[in-house]
Amino acid sequence: MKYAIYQMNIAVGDPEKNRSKVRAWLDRVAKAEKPDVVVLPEMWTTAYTLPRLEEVADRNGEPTLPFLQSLAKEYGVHMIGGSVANNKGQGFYNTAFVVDRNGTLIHQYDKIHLVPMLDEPRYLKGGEKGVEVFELDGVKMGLIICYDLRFPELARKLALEGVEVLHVVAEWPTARLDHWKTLQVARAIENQMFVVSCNSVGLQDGVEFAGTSMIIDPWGNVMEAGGDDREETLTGELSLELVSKVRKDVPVFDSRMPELY
Ligand SMILES: O=C(O)CCC(=O)C(=O)O
Repeated sequence: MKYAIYQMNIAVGDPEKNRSKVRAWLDRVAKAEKPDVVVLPEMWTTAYTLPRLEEVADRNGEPTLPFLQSLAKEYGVHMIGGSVANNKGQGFYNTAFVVDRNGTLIHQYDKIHLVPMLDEPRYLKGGEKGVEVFELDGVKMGLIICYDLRFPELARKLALEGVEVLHVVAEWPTARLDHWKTLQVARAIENQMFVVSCNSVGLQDGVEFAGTSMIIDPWGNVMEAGGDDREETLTGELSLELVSKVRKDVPVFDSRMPELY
């Protein structure tokens, strides 16, 4: 399963420009790399423009979801479509969409954990539904958003439900780059799953975003890592049989004693 990840420098508060950027990127990458799955970062249509949500957010996934659906069909790729600010009537959510190569919406998720350091709880509502498994080409997968990475319970729940690939879409700041790197590797090792992340880069209102998107295998080896200061595309191929091999070699899931903790 071949991945292409867009470590994007997001144009602040300009959804039209960002949709054009994504279309141009995909046009290039789909032809050059022929990926099965492409991944976009968190809040990629707007970046962190929380005080302007009324003006820049999607409304019930419009217009970004149909945009992703038409791109997926046109280029024949599955899209882990990052997340967008999404006005659902009763409030603004940070919503991720996953669309398969037929253009079908197969999964959506509202970020559960809102970031106090970025004042998110003032502007956004946290998702009320838990994380759920979805499948692409028969592979069980999960998705979490940025700050969710700090809560290992989400990845563990998904692993116990059979997930082999965990996606993390993010706008994680450089100030906590070490946490970003270490926590991703930890989630891969402790759950013996692939972790595929997509972070943004660039500077917004004095906050620098950390890039360092990664593909990590179930042993914890970093197969691919982006730089921390530039827009780039990461590509990599997941050998999914590695998941069962690692789970057999170090049988963590058989050794668990959940009745004791
Ligand atoms: O947890 C962190 O340090 C960063 C989280 C974050 O930036 C986010 O969730 O958007």
